[in-house]
Amino acid sequence: MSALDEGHFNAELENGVKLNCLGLGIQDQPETVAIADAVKVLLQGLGEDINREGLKKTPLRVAKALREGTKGYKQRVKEIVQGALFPEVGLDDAVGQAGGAGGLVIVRDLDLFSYCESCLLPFQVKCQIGYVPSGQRVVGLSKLSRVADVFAKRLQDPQRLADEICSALHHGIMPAGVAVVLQCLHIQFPNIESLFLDSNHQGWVKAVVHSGSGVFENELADVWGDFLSLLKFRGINLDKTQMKDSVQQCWCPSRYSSSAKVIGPPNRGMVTAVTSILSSLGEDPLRKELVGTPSRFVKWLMNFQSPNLEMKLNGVACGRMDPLKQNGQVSHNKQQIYTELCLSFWSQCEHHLLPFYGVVHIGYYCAEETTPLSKSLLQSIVHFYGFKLQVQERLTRQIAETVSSLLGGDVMVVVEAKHTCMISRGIEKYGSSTATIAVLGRFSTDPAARAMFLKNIPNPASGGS
Ligand SMILES: Nc1nc2c(ncn2[C@@H]2O[C@H](COP(=O)(O)OP(=O)(O)OP(=O)(O)O)[C@@H](O)[C@H]2O)c(=O)[nH]1
Ligand SMILES: [Zn+2]
Repeated sequence: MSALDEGHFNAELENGVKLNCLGLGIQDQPETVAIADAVKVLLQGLGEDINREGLKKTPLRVAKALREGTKGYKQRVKEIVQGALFPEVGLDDAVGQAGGAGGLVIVRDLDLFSYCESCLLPFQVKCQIGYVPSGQRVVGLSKLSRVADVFAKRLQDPQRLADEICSALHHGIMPAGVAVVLQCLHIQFPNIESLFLDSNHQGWVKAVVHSGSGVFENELADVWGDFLSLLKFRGINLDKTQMKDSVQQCWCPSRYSSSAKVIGPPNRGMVTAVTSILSSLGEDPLRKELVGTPSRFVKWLMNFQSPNLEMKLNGVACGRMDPLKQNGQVSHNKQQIYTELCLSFWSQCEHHLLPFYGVVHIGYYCAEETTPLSKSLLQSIVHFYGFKLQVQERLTRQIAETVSSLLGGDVMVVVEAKHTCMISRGIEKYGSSTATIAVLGRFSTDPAARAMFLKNIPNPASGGS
């Protein structure tokens, strides 16, 4: 494992960005102010009004979020581990390994978030760490997680993240060996083109990587077998062949996205702004893995430029008006409730410039003789309002109002979403989701109609994503 040499470890400890000696709060620190200024350039490049109420605080929020998300550059592994190494004896007389002299220890299912160095989006990590103690001492269990987080809170790639966690723990604890397995999930945000061409868009790219030191250095060592068996016991089914196969050369979707063809070359001012953000985070924008990152981030961000989208919506909406079968129809006063459930959407939170995504359910009344709205039209409306800087409540209202303007009145919309800004940072509520409702016309006064529509919404736990 190349990252295992002592020099690398010391560099990680000593070269971190220094804590601000003026004692300024994060939002007043010059790095934060510089990032906020760069974010203003990005918003303006998107054609947004940076003085619009919803966007006024966005530059500072994004700057704080990015700095918090990369605070690992400032943290020192030595300080975390040193105070938490406890003496623990091994076996007295028997032959074998146990306790502080050779008994394998595993901490499973640590949820981490890291920032992808190729595109600057957060990626999700399920982390499994094992080590074999030696020298009659063990480390405090929470420190394994804390050390993993130091390296997750940087701009990363899965394999480097695994290697750095492994290396730092090895040098910090001096055990017989360390094993790290990471299951990583990277959001695959569709560009506008692929959304309309590919209705089966896969929302995630997965990578499983591993790293081993000492007794884990040899992938065929029996101790790997013990480690993987203990993961299987918990329903994590990995074996060595699977681990090898799943390592991807370039896992970040932005590296093979075709959005360049759709959107054209990135705006130079915006690219320069992102380059300056990398420097303010304490990174070297010339590091070879980061060289294309600013352009990739800008290309991705430009998906949310409104005019670009309006063209797309017009094309699709005009081209596909054929009615589709409805998911459900319920008679009501000579009219029917039509429902279109689980239309996928992707959007960008205007508070933190981070994705939120999920499904939209639409219900509406229309007379029996009226042709119901086609699924493709409703999906286009959803994408149209999704591909903007948004908040979920506004998205819900805008979809409801648009459907209502086509049909004249009685519309109900439910949006179910996961907000990256709630999960990957800030309050870090893994697994949380948000539902919003808009009710227009009859739906606002008739609880039975609402109930009828709501009971059709499928439970994501029984098969949805
Ligand atoms: N109502 C609403 N709030 C949102 C949406 N997306 C993000 N937010 C919230 O916007 C708020 C911004 O709050 P601030 O206190 O200004 O920013 P912050 O310090 O980054 O907030 P934290 O996320 O709590 O760390 C947070 O509470 C977010 O959860 C959305 O779609 N709708
Ligand atoms: Zn990426």
